[in-house]
Amino acid sequence: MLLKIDLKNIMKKYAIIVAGGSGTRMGAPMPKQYLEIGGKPILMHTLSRFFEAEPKAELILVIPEKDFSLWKDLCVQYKFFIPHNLVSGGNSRFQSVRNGLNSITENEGLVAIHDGVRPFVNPEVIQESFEVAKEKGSAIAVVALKDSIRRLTDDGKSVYQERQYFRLVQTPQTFQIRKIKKAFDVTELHTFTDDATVYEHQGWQVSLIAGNLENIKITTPEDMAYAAYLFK
Ligand SMILES: Nc1ccn([C@@H]2O[C@H](COP(=O)(O)OP(=O)(O)OP(=O)(O)O)[C@@H](O)[C@H]2O)c(=O)n1
Ligand SMILES: C[C@](O)(CO)[C@H](O)COP(=O)(O)O
Repeated sequence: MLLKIDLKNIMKKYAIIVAGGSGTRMGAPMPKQYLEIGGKPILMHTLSRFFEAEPKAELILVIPEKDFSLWKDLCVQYKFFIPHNLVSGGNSRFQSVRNGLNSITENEGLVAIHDGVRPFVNPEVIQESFEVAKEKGSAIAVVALKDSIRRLTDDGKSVYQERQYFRLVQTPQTFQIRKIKKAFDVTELHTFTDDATVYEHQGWQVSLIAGNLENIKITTPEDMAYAAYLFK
């Protein structure tokens, strides 16, 4: 029997996990991505989620070059064997993502970009982000707001905003490789707060998908207590 495989439909998948930051707002003795919760460093949980969701995806971990040996020691200490490539971080999240993208030699395929400090991403969200990005070019995980919101005005007052028109933006943010590489080949702007804003700067519309509420970005000390609770 002849097995027909449609090579065009087998797209290579990558995930860039950015963890090049210093965790200033956490104020811990070491950058927050290496802190232990639920028995292992935060970054290992995040990499495990991607491995669970997409075992064939190539994982690229972006951390400061000075931390390479610390990370390798942690992998030995925690018996962490999920395969991944290490790439040096940059001075900003934008630059860390760009370093990750530059390490991918292919132009075809899909790449998910994810904050290393979001260890609670649902594997189903990761899978959907690849499916939607394949179809539409991009997939940005977002969640609706639960609270009312107000916009502060320059005269010290505030105005009501209709919350149904707003979404909180998470990662993964997943893209067709050719397009996101082109998008990152620009001078960094202060408006580039995530990867969606970089993509949009090309005049392209992003596609939104539903994220998961627990997929918090561990940022300040209170988040550690909540994260520890979620891991129980
Ligand atoms: N130069 C940088 C800065 C940030 N990040 C990553 O981008 C994600 C989101 O950034 P943030 O939560 O702001 O992390 P930090 O920059 O470490 O935190 P802080 O702003 O409090 O210093 C994190 O996984 C962080 O490691 C990165 O890869 N390279
Ligand atoms: C990319 C991001 O996590 C989407 O919410 C967020 O914009 C990162 O912000 P930070 O100021 O770099 O933490």
